[in-house]
Amino acid sequence: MIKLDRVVKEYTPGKPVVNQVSFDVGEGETLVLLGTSGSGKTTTLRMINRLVEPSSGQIFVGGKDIRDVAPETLRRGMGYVLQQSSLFPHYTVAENVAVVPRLLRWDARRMAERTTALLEKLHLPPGQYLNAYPAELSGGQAQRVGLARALAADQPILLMDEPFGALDPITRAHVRRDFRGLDEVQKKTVLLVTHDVTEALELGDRICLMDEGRIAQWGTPAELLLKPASEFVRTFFDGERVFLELGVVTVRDVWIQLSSVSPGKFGAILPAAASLRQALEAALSAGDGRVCIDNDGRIKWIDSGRIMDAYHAYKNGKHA
Ligand SMILES: Nc1ncnc2c1ncn2[C@@H]1O[C@H](COP(=O)(O)OP(=O)(O)OP(=O)(O)O)[C@@H](O)[C@H]1O
Repeated sequence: MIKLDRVVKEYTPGKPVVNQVSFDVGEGETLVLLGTSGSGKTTTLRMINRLVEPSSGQIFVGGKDIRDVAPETLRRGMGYVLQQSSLFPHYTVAENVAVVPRLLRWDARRMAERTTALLEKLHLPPGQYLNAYPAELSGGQAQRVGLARALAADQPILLMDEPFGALDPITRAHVRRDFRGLDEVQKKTVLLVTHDVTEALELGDRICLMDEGRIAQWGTPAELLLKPASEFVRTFFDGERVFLELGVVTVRDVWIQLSSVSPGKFGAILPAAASLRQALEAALSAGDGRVCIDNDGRIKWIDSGRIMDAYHAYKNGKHA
């Protein structure tokens, strides 16, 4: 769907801020551009909608070289969300959400139905918010309206630049959860820029970790965490490594290393596709510290100790 081939951007000749970047993003996939400040993430994203022109290399969207597509046409095929919601202050919420549908000349009824449906999905009761102005919204609400605006015309591609970055951690987690839960996001090809490791692991099907304009590693969250390509990648995730790893290893992954305990009283059941972190949380909140795992009909009761033992055995055996 989106392909970058040896893309370079130099604002000053001889000083590339994006250096030989190549990756592709499949239809319906979410790729997260992760990295420290100044590593070239935003520049990479902005080259995809031609807000910035590459110095060399090629970018393809839907198989077409984007230099052959007028910037306005290209941008109309992509939703775009920025860190600051960048709503138009003199437009109501409804008018802000319908900006692109209006450009696409949707009729009034279709626009109204779409706007109402999106606000409901993003937990902004339309009766209360349709006619509100941006100045009357909290940061979290404004960001939800920004998301609704980017989704309104249902374009197949969504570009997001630190979309949750300006929010406090709790609001951020809520807006992110609601975003993840939207059916229509599952079908879209999403490119998301963040410097937040947890966010990258939670949202990315794949992650492209950037360092000084280059790709340090590109792969699934589990690959980056468990098979880091370099010391830089390994140390990037070090802060909360165990917590993060528990989120990307599933109970099924460690099934053979997992010994069972006697059945608990509370009957909490999780599928084996659950992450070890979910299993730990379920076990710790179960009252007797146990959770039942159903692995396609095979059953094991486990507790937090068994989960951590299996995790260490799995790491030492498979990824040492
Ligand atoms: N218009 C510009 N002119 C000159 N230099 C620029 C311009 N835009 C960005 N840069 C430089 O390019 C480098 C990469 O910036 P970029 O915004 O892509 O990084 P980033 O990884 O997105 O960082 P952040 O998370 O801080 O936004 C930085 O050193 C920045 O100063």
